[in-house]
Amino acid sequence: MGVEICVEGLTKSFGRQVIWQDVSLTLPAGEISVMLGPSGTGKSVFLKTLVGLLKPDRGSITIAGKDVTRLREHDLYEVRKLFGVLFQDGALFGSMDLYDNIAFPLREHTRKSESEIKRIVLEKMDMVGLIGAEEKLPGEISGGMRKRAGLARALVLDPEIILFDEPDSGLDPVRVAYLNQLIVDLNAQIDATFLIVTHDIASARQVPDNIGLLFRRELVMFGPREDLLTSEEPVVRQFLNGRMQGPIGMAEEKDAAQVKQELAELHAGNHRGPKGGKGSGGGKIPRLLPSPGIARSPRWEEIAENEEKMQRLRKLRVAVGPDGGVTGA
Ligand SMILES: Nc1ncnc2c1ncn2[C@@H]1O[C@H](COP(=O)(O)OP(=O)(O)OP(=O)(O)O)[C@@H](O)[C@H]1O
Repeated sequence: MGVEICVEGLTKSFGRQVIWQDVSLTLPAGEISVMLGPSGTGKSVFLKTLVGLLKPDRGSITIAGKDVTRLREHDLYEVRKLFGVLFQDGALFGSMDLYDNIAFPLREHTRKSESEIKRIVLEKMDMVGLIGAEEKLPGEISGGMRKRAGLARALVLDPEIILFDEPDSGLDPVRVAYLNQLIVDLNAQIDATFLIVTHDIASARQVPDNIGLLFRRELVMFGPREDLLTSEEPVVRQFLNGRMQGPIGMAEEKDAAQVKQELAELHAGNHRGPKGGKGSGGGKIPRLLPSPGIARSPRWEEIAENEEKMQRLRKLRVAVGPDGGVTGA
């Protein structure tokens, strides 16, 4: 079972540039959380701060009873062992084949025998669907395979927490769908705490238990997926609907009067944005469940039961129709 991460009052700046301030949230143990936010809002900085690669100005990050922000290098090293990180490009060594790339953390951080290493590497390669690609070099495989190899490498030390830095970047929608399914399947199997930084709204709608949104140096919201997907908060609605109208602009900042006018237009149904109109219906998006055949923890059993109930309700609503009249059938 993964561990909880409790962040309180976290602030980070570089020189005079405040990246975000007073961020407080709890990533529940074993759950999947997604952090959204426009480019440059400091999502990657947030991940690096969690693993202790960057020091915040203020605040605390409590993991397994220890405040990461106050640890000395040796203790930090111990806490980092709890983490697996999937970097954007997989961060593989170009000159090593996939087997050696994935074995690297085991050879570097443990005293396991080569036969034990082989067992673990092949097990993780199997989990991410890469069996048979052991001898491939990173340059010889697709972006999606590189991500999966990076994921296998993040798994070899059996982490309690996995951080995903834009796992979908550079992948086509079909590969993103496969990767999302893999993330859900892995969570069902290993029950670690997952934090995914992404821009991909479709993934954010289907995959996590919780969603957070960083904007203008603040954590605008963090909470259960349904709460964010049905939120009326203008920044959250704009981001989740991929609209131009709203507080988020090209250069992030918009004139308050313009935002007010755009939101008024939107409420009046006069929407010019690229996706969707009034009301996203986001709360009704079904949640991605583990693939058939993947053993489900009690947590996932409960999620699946709730999803089935929701689906029955949705079908009922479609059959009855919005005005109460029975349709179809
Ligand atoms: N080591 C650093 N020194 C100084 N500034 C930095 C450093 N790392 C990041 N920044 C700045 O912090 C800000 C946030 O960067 P970050 O990469 O975390 O954003 P992001 O939300 O992950 O963006 P994207 O979605 O485009 O990847 C940027 O302005 C960046 O230039």
